[in-house]
Amino acid sequence: MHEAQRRTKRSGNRSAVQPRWHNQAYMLFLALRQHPDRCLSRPELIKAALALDEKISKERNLPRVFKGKTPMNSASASLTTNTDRYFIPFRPDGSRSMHFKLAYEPGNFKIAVQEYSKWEKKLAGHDWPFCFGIPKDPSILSTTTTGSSVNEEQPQQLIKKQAPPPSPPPRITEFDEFMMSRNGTAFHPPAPPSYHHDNNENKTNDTVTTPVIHNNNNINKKNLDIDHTGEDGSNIVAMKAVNELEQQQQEIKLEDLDLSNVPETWKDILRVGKSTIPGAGQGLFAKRKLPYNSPLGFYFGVPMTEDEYDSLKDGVGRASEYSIMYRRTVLDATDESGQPFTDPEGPMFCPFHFMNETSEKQANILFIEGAVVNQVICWTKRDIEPDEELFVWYGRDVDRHWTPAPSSSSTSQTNGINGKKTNSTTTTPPPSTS
Ligand SMILES: C[S@@+](CC[C@H](N)C(=O)[O-])C[C@H]1O[C@@H](n2cnc3c(N)ncnc32)[C@H](O)[C@@H]1O
Repeated sequence: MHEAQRRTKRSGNRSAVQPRWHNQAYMLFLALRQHPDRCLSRPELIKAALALDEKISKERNLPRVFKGKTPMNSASASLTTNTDRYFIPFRPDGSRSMHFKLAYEPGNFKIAVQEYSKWEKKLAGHDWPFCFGIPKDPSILSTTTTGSSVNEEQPQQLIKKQAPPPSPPPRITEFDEFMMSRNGTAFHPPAPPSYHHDNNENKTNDTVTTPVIHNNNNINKKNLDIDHTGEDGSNIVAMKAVNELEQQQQEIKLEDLDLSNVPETWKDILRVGKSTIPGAGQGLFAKRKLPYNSPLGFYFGVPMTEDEYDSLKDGVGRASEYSIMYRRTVLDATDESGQPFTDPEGPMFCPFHFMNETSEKQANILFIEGAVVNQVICWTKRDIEPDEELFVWYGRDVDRHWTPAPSSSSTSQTNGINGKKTNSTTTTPPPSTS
């Protein structure tokens, strides 16, 4: 599984002449994006990407990205691994071939807001009852909350001793179908256990918080830019947290829970206020106890490629302080002038934008990649008490203008600019995407 990270400085070893966008995944992305329907069958998409590769290599005197005797196979493999999560595979009714559509509409604010609000509703309706519901019968609880910091006097979020038969799957919504197709890549590992790493395109995920779990053996390591394992092994922490939540959702029946105090919106559980860190500005606080291992919401951002971000937002206002990366996709979290959205009644006010940073060990929140390309889930790492400030670790290589908390692994990375990425690649503009 990957943790999402704040936008980072790249320290990759790419060639000095290799433009950042010049790679197989981006060529396929571009080919799909140039198609008016933003959707193509596998053979059509491969053909279009190879043609584009040829054209670009001639025009710009660059080597082909799809190399070797069988460039079609390279393109096909790149599509299947879908490392950057650019594509959603699906099979239209009656079609024999897999089709691909773009996982997100780059730079489209309206669609990003619509998606965000759908996820929030689904999170509150589906996941929160399991996180915040209190078992009516305490005897069904076990104390086997592995690795949890749950206070055992509080009857919260504990796992049942005996698993009941699984409850019937919920009605499949349009969003579920989207999630199913999103998870249909052959990229997911055969192990470890259950949560959301099926290879089966027809399998349902009934939760919005469907994190991506990777088996590194299946990943083309060269395509990964960031080592997502943190200083305290938080990849493992994150995977364990997700697995535990899924286990609960399978083992606990909603009718066994008192749901009278389940929150409905983020406003029931969070508030923005002056940070406890002097000079840090605003911060995010718990309004009530937030149980360990709960997805609290999503970090809003408009998804776009790094080059688009650089041309639109680099150096604009405070954009770099709030942007975040999902693989190679940047989530831009600010308005046109690079300022955060501060109207709590606004359609996309995101409380998580106000979350400050501490060291990875001290953080009580994790950023976890959801299955959808721009979905960054804010997940509790432990119980959080009422009025406690929420902190996350922004990630490696973030440019910090503040003194990082001790034991952060990024203490040597400050250069006075927040979250601003430094390229080690050339700034050759990518081909037009219109
Ligand atoms: C995503 S914003 C967090 C919300 C911000 N505090 C605000 O008032 O809008 C990131 C910015 O918060 C501040 N910040 C975050 N963590 C901090 C810390 N540990 N110490 C000082 N400032 C911090 C920095 O100015 C950083 O650029």
